Amino acid sequence: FALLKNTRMLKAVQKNATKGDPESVISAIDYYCRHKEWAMNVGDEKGLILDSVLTEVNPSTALELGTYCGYSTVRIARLLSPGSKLITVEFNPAFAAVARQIIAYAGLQDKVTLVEGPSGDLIPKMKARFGIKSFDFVFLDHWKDRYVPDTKLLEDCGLVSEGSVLLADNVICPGAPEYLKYVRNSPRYESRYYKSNLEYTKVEDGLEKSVFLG
Ligand SMILES: Nc1ncnc2c1ncn2CCCCCNC(=O)c1cc(-c2ccc(F)cc2)cc(O)c1O
Ligand SMILES: [Mg+2]
Repeated sequence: FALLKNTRMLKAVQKNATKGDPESVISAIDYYCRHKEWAMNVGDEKGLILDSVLTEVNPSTALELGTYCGYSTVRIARLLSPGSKLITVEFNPAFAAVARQIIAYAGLQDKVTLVEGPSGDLIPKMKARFGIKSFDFVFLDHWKDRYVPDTKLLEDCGLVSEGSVLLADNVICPGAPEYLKYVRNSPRYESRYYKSNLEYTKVEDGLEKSVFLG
């Protein structure tokens, strides 16, 4: 039963990881999901691509759509420079509750703001509520049919500016075909596909990195 799986994952982190050590939290989740119960974290293989793009961008303000258990939240927050902030948006309160505990266990709660609710409602409130000028980096990992509407919403709300980087998970599996068409055909994006595998499997998946040209 999915929600109980997330509490089992949290227990595995509390048992096998060291409090305040993000690397051990990441390894504990990867071990659990590879050997015990598969879960839809971005995972260790695509996680290395996420790490490399993040290090290149070095964002001061980052947004994650779809927190789930906080695995990618921890991967992103651990690489942020001092004073940088990550806002992560989760729709499902039970997922959010587990994610808060995993983020806190990694000792990254001061860099992360977890907001609960549908991305479509929360994105228009970002400027007013968090004083965000624009996001340097956005990780899209929520409902795949929300990637296009939410990207358009970010543009319309002035939350992306020249040089902002969007990184989308699962563009092959489960797939986000409309999103790929949108960013690859738009003159406002420079897009590139990073071929990889669906987390903890040999199935093809990949990440699409799209730089907003303004
Ligand atoms: N703030 C918000 N607003 C709207 N929706 C929101 C939200 N916050 C959350 N959600 C709701 C997203 C629920 C999770 C989305 N992710 C996925 O659905 C997902 C599925 C797979 C998968 C692949 C092969 C399979 F056989 C089965 C599953 C892999 C992945 O890496 C995935 O990210
Ligand atoms: Mg994903």
